[in-house]
Amino acid sequence: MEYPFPAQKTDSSGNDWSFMRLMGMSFIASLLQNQHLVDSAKLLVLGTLIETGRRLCKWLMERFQLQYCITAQFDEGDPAYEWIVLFLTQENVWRRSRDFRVNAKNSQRKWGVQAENEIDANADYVPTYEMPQLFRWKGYWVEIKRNKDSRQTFNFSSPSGPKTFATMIISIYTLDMNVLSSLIAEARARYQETSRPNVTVHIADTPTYGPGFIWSNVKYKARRPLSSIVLMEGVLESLVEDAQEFLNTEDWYTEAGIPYRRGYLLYGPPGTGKTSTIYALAGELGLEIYALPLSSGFVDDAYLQKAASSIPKNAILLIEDIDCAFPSRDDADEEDVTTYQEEDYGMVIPSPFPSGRKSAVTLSGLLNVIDGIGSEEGKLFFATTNYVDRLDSALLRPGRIDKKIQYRFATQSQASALFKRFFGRSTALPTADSSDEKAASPPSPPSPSIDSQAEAFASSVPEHEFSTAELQGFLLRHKKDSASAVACIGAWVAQEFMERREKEGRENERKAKLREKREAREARQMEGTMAKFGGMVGAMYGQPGRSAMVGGMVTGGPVEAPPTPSPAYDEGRRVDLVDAAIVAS
Ligand SMILES: Nc1ncnc2c1ncn2[C@@H]1O[C@H](COP(=O)(O)OP(=O)(O)OP(=O)(O)O)[C@@H](O)[C@H]1O
Repeated sequence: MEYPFPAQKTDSSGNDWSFMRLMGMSFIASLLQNQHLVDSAKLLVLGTLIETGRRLCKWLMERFQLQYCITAQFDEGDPAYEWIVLFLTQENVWRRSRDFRVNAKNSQRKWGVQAENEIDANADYVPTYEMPQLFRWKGYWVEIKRNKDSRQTFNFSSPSGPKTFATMIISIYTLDMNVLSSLIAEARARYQETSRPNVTVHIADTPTYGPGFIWSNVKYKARRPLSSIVLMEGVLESLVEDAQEFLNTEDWYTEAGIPYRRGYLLYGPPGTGKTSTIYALAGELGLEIYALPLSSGFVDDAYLQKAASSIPKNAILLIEDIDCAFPSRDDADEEDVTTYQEEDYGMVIPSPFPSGRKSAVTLSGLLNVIDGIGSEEGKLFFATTNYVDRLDSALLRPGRIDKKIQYRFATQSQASALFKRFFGRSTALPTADSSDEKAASPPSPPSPSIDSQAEAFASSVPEHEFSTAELQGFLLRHKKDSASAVACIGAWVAQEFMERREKEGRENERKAKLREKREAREARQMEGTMAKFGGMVGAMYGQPGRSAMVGGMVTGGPVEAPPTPSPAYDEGRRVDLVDAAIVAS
């Protein structure tokens, strides 16, 4: 008899393989009959094929990019990032962008784009370039992509937590490196051209633990004409000439083997125009300013070094109030070099910085950045101070500071020039009386010329007593009426002198109180020391607790530890220059 199935074949272990094969095939056959399962399997295969294809394309694209394109990366916080953002804005790459960041317009402009019919001129629209964009530039295909989350930096001083660090990546489909460098050169040139009406000021930002971000705080200030700075005759001209000459003589410096850098120190009382001069000079020469606030706590030697080395060539490195960085080494023995500040109410507040400094930067760190091994060439270094005598002589030597310019309180000729700057311009401010009233009133007698008013004004301003800023403040109050400025200046000067005398009286009182406190503290210290010494002598003679005669003084009893010595704060150093001038006069 024939069986419908093949004869059973069993192995040595007794397994019936033909039966099992038969069962498996029938199982597969039943699976194939299940339509759902077949569709799912098809989908699975299709999905796998698509994903493999996508990965293959990506891989091929990457190979292609590596082989046939040049990629450049721009980190936020680096000046070049700004050039590229502006370049993309001008190339209208943003037109295909669907992602914008909207800021209220302010001096921290980040090259926002302008819609054709802009409805709100108070807002800035900055494309984020989150999606890759492709555009053509001079016949080359350029791809632009912005990575936001790839690297996050953490800022310990910011309560808002981690900061997102953006990177712009540009890929140009060419193998010619010159194309990339000409794109960057053009981006920089356009940036300089666009920012010409403004002075670009980069302010060092709070440190973050990660790359970039040092110069991400950028401000654009309206360019100030040199003529608006009122200084002694020839001072400004010589400064501009010197800086201009420096910028034009790089080759000469290189040939002569002299480090190509130049340092300027502007010193003098507050409000006499030091900062304004630097801004006006930067505007005149088309230079950008990189300002490092030494007293801001987060700037230490390492940060200073990193910040200074990321400044491009032909820019101004500005350090304002440089005296706060360190006490003069020349004064190191003086009493006022202290780690403490004593307030009126007797509390002793430890200074966060050692040796009475108001900054974490050390003198050697600063010198290293100016002309040491870590210094960069091709920069104009500007420093300002109100206290030139506090500066260390090492800082002032030629090569570090090549030109010093002293600012003084205003002379009468400066007061006169300032007056003319206020009232001698063509765009006069509307006066208090309305135009209707003016038309109705009889014609007023011809007013004296601005020149003669300026003379009258200046003759009432005593020489070297007021800062230009103080005079400017007075003139601002009378900006609509030159005659009233002339009429009121005498009374204002008298009032200012009276206030100064009162302030001087209060200051003297404060100093006397501090002196008293210091003397009392010193006396307590002395007593404590003597008591300790007396106790030791008593113990030596085996009479603990008993009085001992030491140096003609009876001492004894429980020995008090002397109070923690807190070096006295020399309040004389705190007298500002305005007061110093009054004392001198
Ligand atoms: N010589 C000047 N010419 C024109 N304006 C001046 C002059 N000096 C001061 N001012 C005006 O006074 C204000 C303060 O000036 P500025 O900040 O330049 O003074 P500064 O000497 O740098 O003061 P500080 O030492 O306190 O930083 C500005 O508004 C500026 O316009």
